[in-house]
Amino acid sequence: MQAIATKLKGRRGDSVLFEDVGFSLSRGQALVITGPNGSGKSTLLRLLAGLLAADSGRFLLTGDDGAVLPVPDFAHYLGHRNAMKRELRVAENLAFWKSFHASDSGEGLSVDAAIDAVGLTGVAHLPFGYLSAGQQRRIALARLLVAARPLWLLDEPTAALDKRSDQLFADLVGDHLKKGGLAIAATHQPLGLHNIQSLELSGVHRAASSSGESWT
Ligand SMILES: Nc1ncnc2c1ncn2[C@@H]1O[C@H](COP(=O)(O)OP(=O)(O)OP(=O)(O)O)[C@@H](O)[C@H]1O
Repeated sequence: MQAIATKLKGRRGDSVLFEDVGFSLSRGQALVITGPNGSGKSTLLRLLAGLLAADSGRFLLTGDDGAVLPVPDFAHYLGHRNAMKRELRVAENLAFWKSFHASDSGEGLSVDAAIDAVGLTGVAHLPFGYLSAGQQRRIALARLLVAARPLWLLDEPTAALDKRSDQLFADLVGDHLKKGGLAIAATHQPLGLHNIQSLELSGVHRAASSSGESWT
């Protein structure tokens, strides 16, 4: 499986935020997108997820046999918002996402196992809105686990997390990559992994990418 972006150009209104963005990721690899506020990180992730159209260029996800795969069926997109209903219990929210994302790309963990995996055993019965901001974000991360999808698209996934949960996030991504997944994340959280590429969006009209052994 590969995720390949070629000469992507992203625009908001009259402003071109980035152009000539290109990268190629294989199983077990991740791309970290950095850049100042407003440089277009969220725009790029939304574009990769298929939620926005690119001005030009293309992004393709291909299977191990080279066939083009539909990104919405094979990717998890975690945006700034957690995409959970505050009034529903944690378990109900995750059960919804598990069934919503059910596809042939993989089963994923049970709801309880996913809650355990993000270190929140015992909160399944609580309304999502009762949780603290950091706990809510952790449950949003558990959404990635209840349905196995090979490509994770993550927009500031560690927002509101404490230091310990930052490490938990790095571990979740590490496990995902070890299982042959791919991840693209806008994050300033050092992942402590070696198979990380980086892409820095530096504002309108410029993008510089590099392949690095470590991103720390
Ligand atoms: N829906 C929209 N309509 C018009 N302009 C938008 C829209 N959403 C974002 N923008 C503009 O696009 C630019 C890039 O926004 P984006 O959210 O992609 O940046 P970012 O790098 O993710 O920022 P941050 O680090 O603050 O999250 C900003 O100038 C923003 O005002």
